[in-house]
Order: sequence, then structure tokens, then C-alpha cells
Amino acid sequence: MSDKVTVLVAGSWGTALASVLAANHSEVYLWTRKPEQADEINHSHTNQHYLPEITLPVNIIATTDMETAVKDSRAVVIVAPSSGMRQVTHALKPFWKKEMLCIHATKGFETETMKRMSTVISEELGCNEGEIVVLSGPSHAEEVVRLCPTTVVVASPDEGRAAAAQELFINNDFRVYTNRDQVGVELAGALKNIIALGAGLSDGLGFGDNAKAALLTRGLAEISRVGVELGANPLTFSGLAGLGDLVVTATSKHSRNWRAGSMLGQGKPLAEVLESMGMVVEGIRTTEAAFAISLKLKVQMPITDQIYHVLFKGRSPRKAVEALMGRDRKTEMEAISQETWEQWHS
Ligand SMILES: NC(=O)c1ccc[n+]([C@@H]2O[C@H](COP(=O)([O-])OP(=O)(O)OC[C@H]3O[C@@H](n4cnc5c(N)ncnc54)[C@H](O)[C@@H]3O)[C@@H](O)[C@H]2O)c1
Ligand SMILES: O=P(O)(O)OC[C@H](O)CO
Repeated sequence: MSDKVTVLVAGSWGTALASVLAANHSEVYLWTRKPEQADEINHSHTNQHYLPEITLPVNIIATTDMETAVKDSRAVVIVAPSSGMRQVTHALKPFWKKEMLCIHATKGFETETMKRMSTVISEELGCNEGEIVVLSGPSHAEEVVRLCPTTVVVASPDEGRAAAAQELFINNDFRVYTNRDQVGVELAGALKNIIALGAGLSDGLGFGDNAKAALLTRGLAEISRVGVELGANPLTFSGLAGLGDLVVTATSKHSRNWRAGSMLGQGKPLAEVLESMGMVVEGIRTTEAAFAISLKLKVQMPITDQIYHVLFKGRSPRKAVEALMGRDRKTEMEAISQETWEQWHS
């Protein structure tokens, strides 16, 4: 089998994952829709807009031609933002072969349908959802390209495919665990972005560490709650894709979700915040999807509910905090359904 591997889309994370793969494999093809970006990567070995001051490995070959990118590849890693996932996977389909390993590293939902990314990909490629591997965990692109030690998890119910994805990526700087809980890993990676926005809002309002610790802890409780209702293993939320990624996204200066939340907390309007980012802020769309899911499943997500109203209904961040702090008195475990509680303690 050839040693060629392919990454679809050359944003921050796609480029960083291509760099990891370039350390392990002889040829890494990186597909982008932008010809000027492909030229920059091939000639200057940089991707300045997304990863300033980083020199990329020379065995990353950028192209705008999907067939060139994918032909004879052993694995395709899709790193489109959730908003572009269906379109990118649709473009991949004519060149896709069943024997290729398909991995995605996107953290979000298709907002219109509330579907997870593995569902969207499997629908477009015409394969089983379980054949897709999801890569997630605490991993900012800016640190991965500087070879800072990073750990991630690759998840699929197909243990052979998860092991193959582990083998593809693992090296001394990038440690990869496997997990069978594809649903949980995918949901944890997407939903933590909402709580990271909330942590940014709290910091933007000038609150302290107590507020942030509360948001992370109660946030983890509510994303685990909805995750379990959607079929996740609750333990996944204590792992790299859950707690690990929640901590990094809610506290790191690299986090776009935290930064966006912080600007909103300082009173900037959403449109201005998004304009100034120049990169995707997945938590915005994810809040919309999670709010709709919580209504549909009748699962309590009080923090998500408040952030939804701040983002889309003009509620002031201060009013949102008041609403959270003034909720009915509860025991800490009260919001967990009886059924889930019994499952955990049986
Ligand atoms: N940046 C990180 O550190 C990081 C880490 C882990 C996971 N992620 C996840 O990876 C995904 C991608 O994020 P990113 O940071 O690379 O975003 P980014 O904003 O840095 O780059 C997104 C890229 O996707 C391209 N794109 C958007 N829609 C497209 C379409 N329809 N067709 C083709 N190209 C399209 C854009 O042109 C851009 O180059 C997100 O789900 C994010 O949560 C990011
Ligand atoms: O920069 P963010 O907020 O999109 O977060 C990136 C990753 O999800 C961190 O693991």
C-alpha cells in the first residue's frame, strides 16, 4: 500500500494535522479550495494566515484538485469546519475508495439537521457511520506545530480502524489513545465549545476563578447529561475529549471560542466579534444545535440555554449570569435523570 495520506482543508487544524502526518509519512497531500494558499504552502512552506511564523514540512504537498489529493491515498483526514463538512465530503465522494481509512477532526454539528459529523460523512460517502474514525482531544494547532507534547483520542466502534488511525498519527510529540465510544468523543468535542464560550464571557465580564471553575464543572455536568441521552458513555466526558478539551478550550489564549466569549462579555456585538476572528468559532453554531437538541430531548442545559439567549436573542451577559445564579435550589446531582443515575450506580 502507498504511504500517501490526505488532509482535506488547509485551515489551522488541517495544516497542523498535516504537519504531524508529515513527520510519520513520506507524502502528505493537503487539499484547499484556495489556489493562492496552495501556492504559498508549496513554494514558501508556510500558511501565514492560520499559523503565522511556522515553517511547514516540505513533504506537505498542497493542491486544489481533489482527485490529485485523494488518488491512491491510504487515509483521508477531513478537517473542514462543521458548516462545510457536507460540501467537502460531497466533493470527496467521486474519488473515495472503501479501503481508504476515513478520519475526521471536526468539532461541531450540522446545525440545520442537528446531526453529528460522522453521520454527515457516512451519508455523503455511502458507508456505515461506524467506519468513520473521529479524532478529538485537547489540541491547539498553534502548539501542535511547535511540537509541544499533545494527547488526543481516536474513536470508532470498529477497533481495527481506530488502531489504524492511532498508528497513522502517533509519534513522540503526539500521543494517540483509542476509544470505542465514537458518539461520546464526537459529542464531547463539539459541546465543550459552548462552555468555553461561557468561560470567555465570564472572563470578559471581569469575574474570577470561582466563576470559571463553576462554569467548567456545571458545564461538564450538562454536556455529559445530553451526551448520555444521545448514546454516549458517561466516562468519555471525564477523558481527553471531555474534561481534557474543556479545560484547554476554556482556559487557553489560543482558543477562538474563549476569545469570542471574552469579547462578547466586554460588550462587543456578535457580528463584530466574528468579523475580527478570521477563523471558525464552532461554539456559536454548536450552541444553536445543542439548544435545539435540549428542547427536543427535554434535557436541562441551563448554561447552554443562557448562552443561546445571549448569542441569538439579545440577552445581556449580566442578565444571563443573574438567571443562572437565581435558579431554583437543587442538590448537586438532581438534574441527572433517575434512569442514568441508576445505570451509573448499578
Ligand atoms: N484550530 C485548532 O486548534 C483546532 C483543534 C482541534 C479541532 N479543531 C476543529 O477543526 C475544525 C476546523 O477548524 P480550523 O481551526 O482548522 O478552522 P480555520 O478557521 O482555521 O480554517 C477553516 C478552513 O476551512 C475552509 N473552508 C470552510 N468551508 C469550506 C468549504 N465549504 N469547502 C472548503 N473549505 C472550506 C476555510 O477556507 C479555512 O481554510 C473545527 O471544527 C475546529 O473546532 C480546531
Ligand atoms: O480554538 P478553539 O476554541 O476552536 O479550540 C480548538 C480546539 O478544539 C482545542 O482542542
